[in-house]
Amino acid sequence: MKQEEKMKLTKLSPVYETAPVGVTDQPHFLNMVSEWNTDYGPEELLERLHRIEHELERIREERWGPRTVDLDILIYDEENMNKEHLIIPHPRLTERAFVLVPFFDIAPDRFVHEDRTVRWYVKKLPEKERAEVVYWGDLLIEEDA
Ligand SMILES: Nc1ncnc2c1ncn2[C@@H]1O[C@H](COP(=O)(O)OP(=O)(O)OP(=O)(O)O)[C@@H](O)[C@H]1O
Ligand SMILES: Nc1nc2c(c(=O)[nH]1)N=C(CO)CN2
Repeated sequence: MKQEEKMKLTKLSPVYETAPVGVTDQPHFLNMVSEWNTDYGPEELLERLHRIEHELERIREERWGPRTVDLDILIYDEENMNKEHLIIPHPRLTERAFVLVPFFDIAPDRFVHEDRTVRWYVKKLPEKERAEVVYWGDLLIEEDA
């Protein structure tokens, strides 16, 4: 995860190995959540993430299927957006253990919707779904040169 001029990494969760949600007949995923300070607005940020996905040769063969990398915007400041190509907060974030568990690690008290925090959504997760998110490891991030 390279640092760049307009994007500074501020928090990074551990990496979790997670059971596939949606299309379940596929390998496990690795999921993590990070926090950034950025000069990009939400739309520019989405474009930047798509370029990074492209650079990493994401394979878009099957919706919810195997791919190299998938980068999503979960929340952006207090922003609420509902455009065709960009919805913030991410519409499926509150029901996904593979997002909520690492999100909780870096920002348990962050509000997602009105008075609902990440902690609140994590507590609501069925135990079975939480158990399918298993600590895998921590990434080592190089300091800026
Ligand atoms: N908050 C968001 N973050 C990233 N993409 C978003 C967001 N809201 C809407 N999108 C749109 O969703 C489109 C499809 O994204 P993508 O192919 O990553 O879906 P997916 O990973 O298969 O499913 P999911 O969106 O459930 O994670 C993107 O091209 C983007 O325009
Ligand atoms: N475990 C897991 N399942 C998924 C994931 C993911 O990142 N992890 N992403 C999906 C579509 O974005 C659909 N299903």
